[in-house]
Amino acid sequence: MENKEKEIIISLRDICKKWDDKIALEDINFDVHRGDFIAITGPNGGGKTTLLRILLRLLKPTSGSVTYFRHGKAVDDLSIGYLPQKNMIDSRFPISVEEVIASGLIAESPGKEEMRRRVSEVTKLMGLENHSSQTIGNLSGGQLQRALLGRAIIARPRVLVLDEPLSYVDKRFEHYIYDLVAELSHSTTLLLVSHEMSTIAGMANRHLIIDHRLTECHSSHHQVHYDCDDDDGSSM
Ligand SMILES: Nc1ncnc2c1ncn2[C@@H]1O[C@H](COP(=O)(O)OP(=O)(O)OP(=O)(O)O)[C@@H](O)[C@H]1O
Repeated sequence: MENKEKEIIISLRDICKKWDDKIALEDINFDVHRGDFIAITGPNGGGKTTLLRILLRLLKPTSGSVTYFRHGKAVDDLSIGYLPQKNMIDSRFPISVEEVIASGLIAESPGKEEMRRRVSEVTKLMGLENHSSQTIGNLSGGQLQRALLGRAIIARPRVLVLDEPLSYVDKRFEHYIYDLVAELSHSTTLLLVSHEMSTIAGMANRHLIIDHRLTECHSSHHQVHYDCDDDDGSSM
């Protein structure tokens, strides 16, 4: 996908994040443009999740700024759907698949009927219609991951941030998730972290490597894959 639109919607400037004296991120500068599909990879502990959480304003950087824009003007909020890498939900919590997916609509609070319709639509899209009333403690890791992906997309956010969406997902559903991501990329700005770049790199229009610092690859998709493999063979 070529990046024809150059409208900046998120801007990160001079981001640095330290945990005590340990530098997790240093000198990070980049802009997200509307319509981008940004594939992010890098070695374990390189700072990918930290960067996403800073971009989502869930974590304060030690220094630097994150600015959201709408039609060229700085705004306080942006609708962003987020699939965290490690699910933050305690699986002992007695909440059903439908309730997890519906929780993605909290900010929007549509009417009851509309809520039911959209939850049912996304539950089906995630292949979870036979598990809709099941509590999350009874799901496999892959099923829970799909429920959380449903929660991230149900509000049709302008930006979708997916941190390792294929974690726990079994082979049977991998291609299903790839197809869904490809479909979403036509209507949503996407940032996707993955260690498995072979398929994702071909779908994305931008490729970042995060290893405490940020490197944007401008080489071919194959080259990106090669470079990333070289970066840390153990993790990719
Ligand atoms: N809450 C925290 N407190 C202290 N150090 C942290 C915290 N969160 C992350 N770190 C450290 O920051 C660095 C970057 O971690 P981060 O999870 O962002 O890397 P990552 O690239 O997402 O790794 P992975 O590929 O393994 O998921 C690591 O050294 C990690 O130990």
